Amino acid sequence: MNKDSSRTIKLGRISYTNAWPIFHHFDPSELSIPAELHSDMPATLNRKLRAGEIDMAGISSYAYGLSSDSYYLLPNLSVSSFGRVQSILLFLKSPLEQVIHGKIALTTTSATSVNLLKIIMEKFYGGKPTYEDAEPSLEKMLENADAALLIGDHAIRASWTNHGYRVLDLGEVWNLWTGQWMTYALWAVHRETALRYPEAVAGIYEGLIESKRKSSRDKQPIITKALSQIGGTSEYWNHYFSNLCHDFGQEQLKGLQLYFRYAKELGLITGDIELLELPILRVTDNLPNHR
Ligand SMILES: C=C(O[C@@H]1C=C(C(=O)O)C=C[C@H]1O)C(=O)O
Repeated sequence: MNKDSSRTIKLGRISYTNAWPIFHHFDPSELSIPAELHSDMPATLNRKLRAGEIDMAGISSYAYGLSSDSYYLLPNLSVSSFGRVQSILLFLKSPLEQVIHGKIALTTTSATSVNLLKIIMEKFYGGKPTYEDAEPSLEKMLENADAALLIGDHAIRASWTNHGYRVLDLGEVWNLWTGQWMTYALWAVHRETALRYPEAVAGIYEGLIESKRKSSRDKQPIITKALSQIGGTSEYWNHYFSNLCHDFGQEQLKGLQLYFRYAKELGLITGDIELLELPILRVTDNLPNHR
């Protein structure tokens, strides 16, 4: 190990429930290396990772695409869905025909879904709405917009209110139009951190994979936590966590590549996007083997 191998590694944790399976059983104090968790909304983690304020994080897949030459991908970790996701929702105050040429309020917490919405509106529906960023509060957003995009727990809580609006699930719309998976989040590490502190990064990665494995074997702990912190019913959370996929294999990659292709065609992202995996790990069946 090199001599400053004890530097604390800062790991960004997506605070929405959709990422809980990857973090719930992850306890940095159990690692042999110093690591600390920084919980935030995806858009904040995107920015902090980009700025080097944290070393590794779950971030928006769109943000990964923007900076892919600075990051390595932590293999087989994502937040993805094949169809309905239940927490990436467009609430329509006006009819869809009006929304596609109207004004849409966009949550400031997202990057992937904001651009997914633009692909859906402009490429699939042939519209050209105007967009404005807004804090994630449904009623405020709809005061002067035709529709509002919410993600994560903000979307879930809003979907439970008696709002009366028509709702589009963007995971479902994407899947209907493309037949593909959609990947909303990926796990990234700064290349510099990975090359300088390979053992620390590998230790954290193993911890995340182990948490994912435990959560998929038994969903009850995260369901219980969601019930007490957010509300809802066991059935709701069981369905929610069963619908989400936290792996990242060939099928999810194919869907994400199509998303990046459409984003490029619309000028939402430029340059080559390379999803280069963490080099010190050879992942077979999810198990990291140190070379
Ligand atoms: C499934 C979701 O995925 C999230 C959506 C993100 C985005 O839109 O940028 C980022 C991280 C994901 O955890 C959700 O928020 O509901």
